[in-house]
Amino acid sequence: MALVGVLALQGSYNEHIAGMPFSSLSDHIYVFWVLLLGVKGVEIKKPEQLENVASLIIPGGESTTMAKLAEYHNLFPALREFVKMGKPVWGTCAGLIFLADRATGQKIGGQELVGGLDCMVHRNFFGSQLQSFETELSVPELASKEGGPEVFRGVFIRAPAILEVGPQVEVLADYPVPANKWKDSNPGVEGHEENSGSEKKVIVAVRQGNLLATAFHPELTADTRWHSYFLKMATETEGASSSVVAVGADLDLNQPTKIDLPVFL
Ligand SMILES: NC(=O)CC[C@H](N)C(=O)O
Repeated sequence: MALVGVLALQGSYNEHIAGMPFSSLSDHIYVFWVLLLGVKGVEIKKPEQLENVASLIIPGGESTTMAKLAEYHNLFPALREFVKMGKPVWGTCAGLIFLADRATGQKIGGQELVGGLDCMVHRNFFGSQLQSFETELSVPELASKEGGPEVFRGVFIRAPAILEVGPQVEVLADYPVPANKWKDSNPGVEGHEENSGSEKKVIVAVRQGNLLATAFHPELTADTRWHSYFLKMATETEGASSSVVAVGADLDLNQPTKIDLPVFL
């Protein structure tokens, strides 16, 4: 059975594990998902646990804290190796920051990054918790692969945004922001695309080979298309059908999943 690791140091990893079975809290649907796609989510807390999974989700949370915990558990070398081996990794929000090659807006002293994704991310582009918001994003590529509507409900919580990407990076969703907001947070940075004098676009979802990154939180919605898009990346990759047994904290199907953030259905 293919195992999807979810980095479980801090943040919304429970929601991602729940996201495997349609973000549903209902265990029987989870069992259905496991039977249908042969996928299981397992928590990753130690470097050696990465050896047992075919792909990895790095969830949202607070990237500075997550980086400190990852450093404490000596996870960075193993995470970098995982990315380099071409195994699929999906970073959401703080996870996106982890995957970026370059970051701005970091706390004093900065933070260690896993890297691999050729982009510059602004850690708190949209502001504080109070500036969190939801919006409909245009997602033509996702809809063409996964079906469904051409829009996706983006839940942005203290969200980062991608300001610049390298040539290998495919933009899957972007979001217009007023040019004055852009200028305030990014003096000297040109930006992705200018569509009028008063608006610029920031990038909020990308793919670069085995890496997927979203600035918003698909695990907090009932729309599972990003999860199934990622699972397809995972099953396309050789070794995804590995039948190794997971170590460490495993998902107990008889336990209700602990959700500490609201799930928007
Ligand atoms: N929801 C999130 O993951 C927020 C990420 C946050 N901006 C950070 O720096 O880590």
